[in-house]
Amino acid sequence: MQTLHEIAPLRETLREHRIAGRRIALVPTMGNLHEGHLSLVDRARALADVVVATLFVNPLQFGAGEDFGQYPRTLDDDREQLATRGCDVLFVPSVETLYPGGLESQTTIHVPDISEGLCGGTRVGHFDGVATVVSLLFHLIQPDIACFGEKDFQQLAVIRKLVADLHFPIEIVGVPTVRAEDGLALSSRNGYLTASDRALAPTFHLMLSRCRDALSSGQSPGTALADATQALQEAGFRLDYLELRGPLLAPFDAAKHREGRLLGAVYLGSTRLIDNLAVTFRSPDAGTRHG
Ligand SMILES: Nc1ncnc2c1ncn2[C@@H]1O[C@H](COP(=O)(O)OP(=O)(O)OP(=O)(O)O)[C@@H](O)[C@H]1O
Ligand SMILES: CC(C)(CO)[C@@H](O)C(=O)[O-]
Ligand code: BAL
Repeated sequence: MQTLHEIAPLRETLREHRIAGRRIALVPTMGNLHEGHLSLVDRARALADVVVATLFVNPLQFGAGEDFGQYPRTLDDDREQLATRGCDVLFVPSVETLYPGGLESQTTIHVPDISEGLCGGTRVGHFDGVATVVSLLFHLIQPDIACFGEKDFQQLAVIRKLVADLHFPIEIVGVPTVRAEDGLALSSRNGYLTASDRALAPTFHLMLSRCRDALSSGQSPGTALADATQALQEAGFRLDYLELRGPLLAPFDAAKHREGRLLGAVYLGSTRLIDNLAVTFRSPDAGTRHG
């Protein structure tokens, strides 16, 4: 695996792969890798000839008072895991390399509507930072495909719209959430949890699963979400949001939608956890015999 820190050698390497007609897959990350990230690398490996991973803790997507300084940086360990999983090129730029003019005057990308609400409601400006760095990486690397996790479901939706609106010729692949055995979605930020909060954390997924089951078996969204909110608060979580959305994160419409997405964010101490589940609704005439 080649590890590159600068743009010129990255461009040169990718040019050679492109001339040789190889299909390039990109896996952008902020590092501190776990099986969730590695499942993206596996998917990229299966879909392309060359896998490029990036490791960059992007200051533009962290708000004031968020954990940019504290975010775990574990390059040696990450390199080893990526090489073992068959990554070909690892790009690890510095902040100065990606944003040479400084953060204040950086040209940014805003993806309207889909960036609002949910995580974008709490982390104001977060998705502008994500859309900006992902656009930069798309321009630099020009991959044929790029893999993103469904754990960050709104991020995936923002990137799909970004790619459609800006006509990037890139196929976006969403990869299902990888979980610990107890159900907790793997996340670098799980490492911030105290032992007692880590023991409580899977209850978040459990409550979301119960709410999903209640919704699919016909309970009204109002009641199911209110019950889950109460259960989460009683268990000791501070709720950021819990919402049911329709396809492509549109406002849920019970008359129209047979599929939805249940999305939540909670705090345990100062650690913020996110998760989401697909919801399938029984059709109104399910159980009715026809013909
Ligand atoms: N459990 C997971 N399953 C599948 N994909 C994941 C999982 N966790 C992260 N990813 C994906 O990996 C990519 C890089 O994510 P990132 O580096 O932010 O990891 P993270 O563990 O989610 O960190 P954070 O705690 O900052 O959210 C994103 O596309 C993200 O959706
Ligand atoms: C997509 C991403 C690498 C952009 O910094 C980041 O938001 C992440 O790790 O999900
Ligand atoms: N996992 C998405 C990146 C972030 O939380 O900043």
